[in-house]
Amino acid sequence: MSATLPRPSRPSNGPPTMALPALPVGKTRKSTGGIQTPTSKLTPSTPRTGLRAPSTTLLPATPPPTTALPQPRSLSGINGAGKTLRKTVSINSFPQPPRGDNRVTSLPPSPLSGGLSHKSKTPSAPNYHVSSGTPSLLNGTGEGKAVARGSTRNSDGLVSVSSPPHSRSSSAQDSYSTSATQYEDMIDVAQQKLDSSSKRASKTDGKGNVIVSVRVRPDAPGQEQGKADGEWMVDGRKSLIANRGKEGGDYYYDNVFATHDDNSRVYDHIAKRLVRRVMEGYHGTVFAYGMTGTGKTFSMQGTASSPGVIPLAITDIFSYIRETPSREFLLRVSYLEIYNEKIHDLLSMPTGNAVGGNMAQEEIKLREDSKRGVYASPLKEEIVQSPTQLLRVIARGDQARRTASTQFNARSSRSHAVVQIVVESRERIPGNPAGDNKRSGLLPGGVRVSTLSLIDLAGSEKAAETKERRTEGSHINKSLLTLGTVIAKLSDTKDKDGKASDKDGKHLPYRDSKLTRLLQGALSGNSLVSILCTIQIGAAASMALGNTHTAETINTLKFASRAKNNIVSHAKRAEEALGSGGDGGARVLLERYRMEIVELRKELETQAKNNSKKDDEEEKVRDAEEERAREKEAEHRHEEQMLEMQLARTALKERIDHLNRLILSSKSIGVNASGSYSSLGMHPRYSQGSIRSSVMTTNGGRPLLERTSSMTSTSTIGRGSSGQRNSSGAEQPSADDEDSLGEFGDGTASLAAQNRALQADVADKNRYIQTLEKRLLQARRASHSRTSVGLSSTGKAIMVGEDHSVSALLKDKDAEIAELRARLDDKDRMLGALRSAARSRDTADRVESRSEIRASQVLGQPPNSAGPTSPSKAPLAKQVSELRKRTKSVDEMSKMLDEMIQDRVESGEIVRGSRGSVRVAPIDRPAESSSDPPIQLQLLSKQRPSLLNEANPVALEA
Ligand SMILES: Nc1ncnc2c1ncn2[C@@H]1O[C@H](COP(=O)(O)OP(=O)(O)OP(=O)(O)O)[C@@H](O)[C@H]1O
Repeated sequence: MSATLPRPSRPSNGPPTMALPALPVGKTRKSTGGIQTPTSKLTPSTPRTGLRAPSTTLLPATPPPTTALPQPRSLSGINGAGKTLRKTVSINSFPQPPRGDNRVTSLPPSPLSGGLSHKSKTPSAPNYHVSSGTPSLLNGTGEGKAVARGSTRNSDGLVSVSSPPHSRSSSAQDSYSTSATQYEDMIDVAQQKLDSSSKRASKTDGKGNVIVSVRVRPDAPGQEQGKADGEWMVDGRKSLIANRGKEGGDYYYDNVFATHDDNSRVYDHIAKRLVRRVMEGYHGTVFAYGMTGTGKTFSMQGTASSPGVIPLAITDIFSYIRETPSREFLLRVSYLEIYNEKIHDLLSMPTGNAVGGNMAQEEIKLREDSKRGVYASPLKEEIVQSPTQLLRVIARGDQARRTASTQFNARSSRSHAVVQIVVESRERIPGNPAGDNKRSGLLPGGVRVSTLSLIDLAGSEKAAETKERRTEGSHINKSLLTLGTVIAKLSDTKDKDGKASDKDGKHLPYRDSKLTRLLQGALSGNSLVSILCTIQIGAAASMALGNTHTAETINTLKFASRAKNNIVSHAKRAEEALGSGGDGGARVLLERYRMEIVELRKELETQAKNNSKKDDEEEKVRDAEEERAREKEAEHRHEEQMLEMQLARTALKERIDHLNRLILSSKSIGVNASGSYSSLGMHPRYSQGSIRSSVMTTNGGRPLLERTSSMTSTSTIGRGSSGQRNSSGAEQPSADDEDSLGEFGDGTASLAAQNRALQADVADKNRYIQTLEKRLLQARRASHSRTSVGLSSTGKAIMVGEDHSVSALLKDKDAEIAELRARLDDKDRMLGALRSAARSRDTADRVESRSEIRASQVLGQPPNSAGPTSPSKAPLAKQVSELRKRTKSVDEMSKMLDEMIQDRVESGEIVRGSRGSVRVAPIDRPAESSSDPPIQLQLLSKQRPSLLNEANPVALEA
C-alpha cells in the first residue's frame, strides 16, 4: 500500500499541521429530515406479554399483535412506480454531528448485554440463535457501562428503549475505558460468570465483537400488501424473525430492524460503537449482505433525508476528532469495487461509467503483508480533512460504481463496493504543537493506525434476463457463495502454521474469491465486525417470486446466523508505530507529514532569510544599474552638447576668418579711402598677409602678426597640429620665423610659406566640409526621431524642429557648404596668381642677374664685389634691379587681386566704401557685416602710415 500512497500536493492537499479543523456547529439528526423516529409511533398500551414466541403466532385463536407486517410509511425516495429516485446522496443534506443530545431512540434489547436466550416454543421448527452472552466491544457490556433502556413498546409490539447516554453525543469524556487489556479483563470476568465448563463458552469468546443484524425492507407504496400475512413474523424487541412456512423457523440476531426502522436507528445499533472503537485504534468492518433490491445500498448510503451508515459514520468520526483534543488525527480514504472478479479503483476512474464501459485502469491486485494483512494495490488514497470532503470523495466513487437495472432494482449495484477509511492518530503534548525538533510535541506512544471498512455487497440474483446480467450475477453469486462457505467453515481452529482452518484442519478458501480474500482479515478475527443482512418479506416480494424469493430470504437469514455463530473476533487495539519503523513504515503518513512539515518550516525560514538578503542585494544592484544608466545618459548628452558647441564654434570662427580674409585682401591690394591704390599695397608684407588670412592686432602698442583664421577653427575639431599652430603666435617661432623669412628675405621663401599656409587652409576647409557633411547626415537621420535639434553659436541659436524646420537647417548648411566651396575656389585662384607671380619674379631675377654679370664683366669686376675703384656702383645697380623686380611683381599681384576684388564687388559679395575701403556685403550676414569688418578696416587704416614708414623705406625712396 505504501507504494500506492499518493504524495499529496503541498498547496492543496497538504497534511493538517495541527488538529483537524473543527466541524461546523452540529445539528441534531432530528432536524435533517421529516422522518419520524420510531418513538413517535410507540404504543405503550401494548403489553410486553403480547409478544409471542414464533410458534404461538401460528395459533389462529390468538390474533398476534403483529398480525401483519407493518405497513410501510411514506418513504422518501420511492416513487409511485416503486422505482428508486435516490442513490446519489447530497452531501449538503447530511446531518451535522449533534452535540451531546440525549436523544431517545428506540433500541432493541441487546441479546448480549441482556443475556437474552430465545428459544423457540415450537419444537418442530428449527431455531437459530445468536449465541453469545459475552461482553463485547460492540454491545457496551464489555465496557462497564450499561445501556440505559426504556420500556416503551411501539406499534409493532417492539420495545423501544432510550438510547445510551453517549448515543450520538460521542463525548470523549464519556467514552469507555477501552484499552485492550481492560477489554480482555472484562471478558475474563464475564467468562467467569458464564459456564466455563461449557465447550461452547470457549468458542463464544470474542463473539461479542461480531454483531449480526437483519433489516426488513418495506414494500414500496402502491404495491399490493397483505398476501404475506402470517408467513413471516418480525419481532424487533426479541430480535426475532420467524417464518411459518415449510422450511421456516425462528431466527434470532443481535438486532432485527422492522420495516419502519430508519437508517439512523440502524446505524446506532450496528455501527456507532464500532466506529468509535475504530477511532480508538481497533479495525472495524461493516458490511451489508442480501438479495438484490432488499436495501443494502439504502442502508449503507441512505438518502439525503435519511443518511445511511457511511455518512453517519463519517459524521461520528469527525465528532470524535473534535472532541479528542489530546490526539491528532490523519484520515485517508480509498474506494474500490470488485466487479466480475476484478478490482477497480473508484477514486481514479472517470465518473459516470456505465456497465461495460471501456476503462483503461491499471490492474489492482491483492497483496498480503504480515502487518497490514490483505490489501489492494495500487490504490489511490485521498487525505481528507472535513466530513464534507470525505463525503465528496465517496460520492465521486459512487458515481463511478457500476449499477444496472435488475428485476428487483432499477438501479442495482452490480459490484461489491468497499470504502476504507484509515485513521492515523497520535497523542500530543498540549501547547507545543510544532516544536523545534522532529519529535517534539509528541508523546512516546507513536502513531496508531486503524481501519474502518464499509462494504456494500452486490445483491445475489437468481433469474437474470440478459447475458451481461447473468455474467455479473454468476460472479456475484460465486463470491457470495464463497463468503458463505468461508463463514460456514470458520472455527477457532488453527493449522500448524497458525493459520485459520476449518474444523478438519483444512485451509479456508479465502482465495476462491476476491471478496473473501479482501475480507480475510475481518473474518479471521482481526477486526470488529458488524454484518447487516437485508431481506424483503412483504407481499410484493413474495408475490413476485413466490417460493424462490422465500428461499432466498431464508438463505440470507441462515447466512446471518452462521456469521454470528462462526465469526470470532479477537480484535485488539492496533499497535502504535514509532516513526518510520515498524508497521508504520512509509504507511504512517502522520509521522511522515509531521517530519516533512518540520523540515519544510525550517526550509521556509531559511528561504525567507535568504530572500530578504537577496532582495536587499538585488535592490542595491538595481540602484547601481540605474545610477550607471543615468550617468551614461548624462555623458551622452554632454558629448552631444560638446559636439554641437564645437560645431557652432567652428562655424563662428570660420565666419570670422572669412571676414578677416576679406578685410586683409582689401588691405593687401592697398585700397585707400579715396578708392585709389595705396603704396602700402606695394609692400610684399601686406600682400603676403592678405593671403595668409592674418589679423593685425595691437598688443601694448606693438603690432603683432597672429595666425588665427581657419587653422584655429580646425583645432576645435581636434587637430593637434592645428591647435599648436593656433596657439603659436609670437611664442611659436618656427611658423613665424618662416613667415619673417618670407617677409623680410628675398620673397621666394615667403611665397613658399604662403603656399603651405594656403594648402593647410585648403585641407582645413576640406575637413570642415567633411564635418559639416557628416553633421548634415546625422541631422537628417535624427530628424526622424528627434523633435528638436538645437545648434547654438555665440549669441545666436539656430533651432530646428521648434523654430525652423529641418529642411531650413539643411538649406542653411547647403548654403554654407556652397559658400565654403566658393571660398576654396577663391583660394585656388589666389594660389594660381601667386604662383604665376612667383614665376615672373624668378624670371625677372634671372634676367637681372645675367645683366648684372654682364655689366660686371664690362666693368672688369666680379659681380657683387665692392671694389675700391667703384664703391657705390654695384649696390646701386642691385637696388635698382631689386626695386624694378619687386615693383613689377607687386604690380602684377596687385593687379590680379584688384581684379578679384572687382569680381567680388560685381558679384555683390563685398561692397566698396565711399573712401575706397571694402567690406562684406550686408545681405547674408547683417549682424556680422555691421560690426566686425568695419572695426577691423578702421584698425587697418589707422596702422597704415606706421607700417608704411617702417616697412619699406626703399619703396618710399622710390
Ligand atoms: N428500508 C427501506 N426503506 C425504504 N426504502 C427502501 C428500504 N430499503 C430499500 N429501499 C428501496 O428499495 C430499493 C432498492 O434498494 P437498494 O438499492 O438499497 O437495494 P440493494 O440491496 O442495494 O440492491 P442491489 O443489490 O441490487 O444493489 C431502493 O429504491 C430503495 O430506496
